[in-house]
Amino acid sequence: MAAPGPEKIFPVSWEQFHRDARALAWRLTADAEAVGGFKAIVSVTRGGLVPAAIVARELDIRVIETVCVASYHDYDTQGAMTVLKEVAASVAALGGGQGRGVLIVDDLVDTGGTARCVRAMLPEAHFATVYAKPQGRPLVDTFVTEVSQDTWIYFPWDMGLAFQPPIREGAAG
Ligand SMILES: O=P(O)(O)OC[C@H]1O[C@H](OP(=O)(O)OP(=O)(O)O)[C@H](O)[C@@H]1O
Ligand SMILES: Nc1nc2[nH]cnc2c(=O)[nH]1
Ligand SMILES: [Mg+2]
Repeated sequence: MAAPGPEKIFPVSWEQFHRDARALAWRLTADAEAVGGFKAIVSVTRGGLVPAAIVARELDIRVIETVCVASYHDYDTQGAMTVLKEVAASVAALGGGQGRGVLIVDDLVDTGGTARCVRAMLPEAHFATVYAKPQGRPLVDTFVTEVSQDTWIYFPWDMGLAFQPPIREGAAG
């Protein structure tokens, strides 16, 4: 569960997200070689779709599957974990049915609830996220940037351009 009303925010632009997702792909190159190239990506929807596209392009992975999990029903309040769609049988059967050679991609790990749920489906898969918070970090094999547990990450697809009042006006209020 993410703490309601986290103290800090970490807004991420499209450029920064692209850079960080590419950095994730760089970090995954040795792991990819170790398994003779990842056979498939399983993207954890919806947040994992964007980094999965970037990593797939960089590592030349052509088989992209989704696992659809929902738990944050009220944007920052976590509820029960619901699996809306499982991994397709053809991908679940790869690597002896345990996920070896499969790369699972999500945008972030927070409490680790989502990662724990997806890992149970493919225990030997490699789990990668762009961002990680301390509580979920032990569940991830590779990530790029750690933020504190009381930080809420705002992704570029959740934001838009908006007027910013001058700093001095805010300070006067
Ligand atoms: O480690 P946890 O505490 O489980 O949180 C991490 C998950 O939360 C977010 O997904 P969310 O359930 O909000 O759905 P979305 O990807 O569709 O936005 C994020 O994309 C991760 O999948
Ligand atoms: N956008 C976003 N979704 C989350 N789900 C769990 N933690 C987070 C977070 O920090 N940001
Ligand atoms: Mg998600």
